[in-house]
Amino acid sequence: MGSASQVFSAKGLSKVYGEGETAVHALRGVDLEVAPGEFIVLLGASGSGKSTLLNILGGLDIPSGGELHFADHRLSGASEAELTRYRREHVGFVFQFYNLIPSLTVRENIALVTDIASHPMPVDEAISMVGLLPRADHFPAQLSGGEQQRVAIARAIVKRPELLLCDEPTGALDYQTGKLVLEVIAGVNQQLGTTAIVITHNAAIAAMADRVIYLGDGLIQRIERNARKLKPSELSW
Ligand SMILES: Nc1ncnc2c1ncn2[C@@H]1O[C@H](COP(=O)(O)OP(=O)(O)OP(=O)(O)O)[C@@H](O)[C@H]1O
Repeated sequence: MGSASQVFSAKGLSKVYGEGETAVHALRGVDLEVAPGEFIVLLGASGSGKSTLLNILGGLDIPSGGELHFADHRLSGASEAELTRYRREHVGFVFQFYNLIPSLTVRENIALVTDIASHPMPVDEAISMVGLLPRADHFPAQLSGGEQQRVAIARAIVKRPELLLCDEPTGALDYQTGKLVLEVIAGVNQQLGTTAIVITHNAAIAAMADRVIYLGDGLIQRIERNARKLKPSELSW
């Protein structure tokens, strides 16, 4: 049984890609509890297992071993159909690249999600949260990279997910634009209470988090709690 007071409860999570001599042990026994509304930053060297962990938490991949619960749902051992439903109802994803549909406007890109969500917010409310209402009728190609990423965030949150999982959300953006995108993510976390887990290579971003998890070699090496969270505008790198 998972503890329903936690968003996630992971015990001994492992992930092996491939088999035999070429097997890659991407996760080697991760124990983790995540509380509702937490803002977590995931740091670690390339290949340390960050994306693997995030993908398993988000139901995009399945662990090879260990136990994982989301609230009181068991995700380890869930079927493909159950994972699809879990992702659809509970998880918003943001990746380094925005994956917007080029032939659809901002509003139409986001409306696609509300068609299949059970309790979405109004499309324009999501667009407004990311500060892009004046651009709602524009196409992705008419927007900057940072604006496209904000559309991707609006698309992720319009279904009111409990979780916002971000893999290198500022990886393709310059300094100022990256900060704006981080501000939007922090705003979602605060205003909607969405639990946020953000992978980054930028250690300065760690100061925004409630907790910082350092992954190394497929294991949690240490976890730090920030006494005071900084606003993205207070960060510098
Ligand atoms: N589909 C896959 N098949 C085989 N090996 C994989 C697969 N996905 C990841 N790996 C391996 O698992 C290990 C962990 O990868 P992962 O992408 O989780 O690391 P990461 O910390 O996110 O790295 P990066 O910062 O470079 O994105 C790496 O050695 C990687 O090569």
